[in-house]
Amino acid sequence: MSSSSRTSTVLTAAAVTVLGGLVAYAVYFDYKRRNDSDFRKKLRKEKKKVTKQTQQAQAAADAASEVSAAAIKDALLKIREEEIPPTPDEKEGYFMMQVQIGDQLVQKGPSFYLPAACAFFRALRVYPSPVEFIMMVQSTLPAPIFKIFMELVNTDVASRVEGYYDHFPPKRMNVSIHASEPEGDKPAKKILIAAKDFEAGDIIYTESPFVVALDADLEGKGTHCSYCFRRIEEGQSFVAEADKLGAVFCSTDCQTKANLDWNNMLFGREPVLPPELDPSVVGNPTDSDGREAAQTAYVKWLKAKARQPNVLGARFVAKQIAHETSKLVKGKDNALQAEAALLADGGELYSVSDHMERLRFVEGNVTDEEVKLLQAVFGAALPGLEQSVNEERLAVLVGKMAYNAIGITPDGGRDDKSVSDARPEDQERTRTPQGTQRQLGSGLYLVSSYLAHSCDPSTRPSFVVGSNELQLFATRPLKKGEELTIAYVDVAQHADESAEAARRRRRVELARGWKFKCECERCLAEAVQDVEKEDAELGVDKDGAKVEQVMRHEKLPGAGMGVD
Ligand SMILES: C[S@@+](CC[C@H](N)C(=O)[O-])C[C@H]1O[C@@H](n2cnc3c(N)ncnc32)[C@H](O)[C@@H]1O
Repeated sequence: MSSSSRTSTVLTAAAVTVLGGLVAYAVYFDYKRRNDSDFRKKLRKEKKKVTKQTQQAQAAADAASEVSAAAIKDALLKIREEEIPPTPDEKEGYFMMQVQIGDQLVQKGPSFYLPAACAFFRALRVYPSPVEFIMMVQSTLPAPIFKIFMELVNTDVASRVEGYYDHFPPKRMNVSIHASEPEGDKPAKKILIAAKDFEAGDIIYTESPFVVALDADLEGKGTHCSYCFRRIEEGQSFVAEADKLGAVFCSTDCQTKANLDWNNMLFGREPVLPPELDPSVVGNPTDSDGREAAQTAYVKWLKAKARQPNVLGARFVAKQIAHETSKLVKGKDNALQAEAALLADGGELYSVSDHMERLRFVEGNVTDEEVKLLQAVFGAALPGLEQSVNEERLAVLVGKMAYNAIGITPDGGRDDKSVSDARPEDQERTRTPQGTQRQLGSGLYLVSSYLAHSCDPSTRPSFVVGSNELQLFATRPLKKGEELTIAYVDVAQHADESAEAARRRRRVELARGWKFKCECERCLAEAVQDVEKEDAELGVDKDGAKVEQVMRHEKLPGAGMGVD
């Protein structure tokens, strides 16, 4: 790899990792930069000073000493143990201080290059536009110090990428993820395995959904809670007048949680930043008329054209922003921070985007119209947030929802849905052994997304009655290390079909819905007379799912928001 392409990989990878959790902070920072002239002046002064001092140091820099990989790792471990200042104001002060310290150390000669690079790395950790900061120090720091700085960034990114599956899923869930090596152009395959022995009928884990959506015909109908899917008795519902989608909740608790997660951002009028933050930021953006107009237009589109993955995708972005925003206020009873801590052991290292970017997907169905309407909703809630979505990112996100969402069927699900006469490949589907027809809605379960399909599955998902919490049951005794599978489709042989017809039905459904040819043991064991004919019927010859490169190249929100 050439050094310039390596640098750009590093730049974007750093951006992914660092920025993953910083959209909200970036927006806040940008606000400050635009509205506070003192702050702008301070940043400009710092930039000039760094330029001048580092030019002087340039000559001495050429004789820099090499820093070993072990020293870089050591320094990184120490920095990681340091707490990141929680509030935006404290972050800003910390950033200024680290840049100043770095400046001074640069002057002291080669033996201070590592500490100088560390100071700039500390500054990067709290800067909302990492790409921009890296470019700024690239043009101002002497080359040897920039090299050490980039080694810190690189080592940080690599260890986060490699260490992810040591922390996720959390140990309490009794499962772990095994990633095979990539083969040729095939990405690494990841499977979920048992972390201990189980008896048939044991509950392996329970998992709450990250986002959910009721089926379109139930949303706003008043029969089920839009958040937990519980059946609502007449007269027991809670609704918000402002909400154009008309979500109905079974309790104020569910309403509060939904508002916190996504509902206020997408369909409400309350400020989206916590009141503890700068009051001018909190007060300003709640442009009620602007929000109402943007939400009305978006809801009109949702009702006419949206499919469930689009709804899940929008809710996901809103919740991701809520997660990031919640990090800005520490030390209070914070449900989103608690959820982040539950998602991965040592959770503070990883953000919602870390969990998301490793999931498989097929391209989502997204139009320019949808992107613009959604951008308007986010932008009206807080100017700057419109950058949270663009067509490419939304298409991947919606594709991930379509590919990974699990059909939610509390109590066996519903039986009142009209039968779709669309072609199998055009029908909306989620992964559920009961059949999409029976689901009340669907949800994204971050751990269960890793469950592969088998026509003779080792586990089965079930839902606590009156809730969308997923319980994964062992269907047979399982040994530690054994793969956990579920049935994505109805794998039973119906009374009116032959074994061969049942095999064809489920394999066609998998091929058309999930773009892969099933390689489970039952399929391999069942002899087929004419393999070529079956292949032609399936219409896929290789797995059509994609996985993002975790170190990927892309322009991220916040990249244009730094120092003037
Ligand atoms: C939702 S993902 C499950 C996690 C996935 N194994 C991974 O590597 O990220 C579904 C994908 O897993 C693979 N898969 C799952 N079950 C399979 C099966 N029975 N036969 C072949 N591939 C399967 C296919 O690549 C499919 O696109």
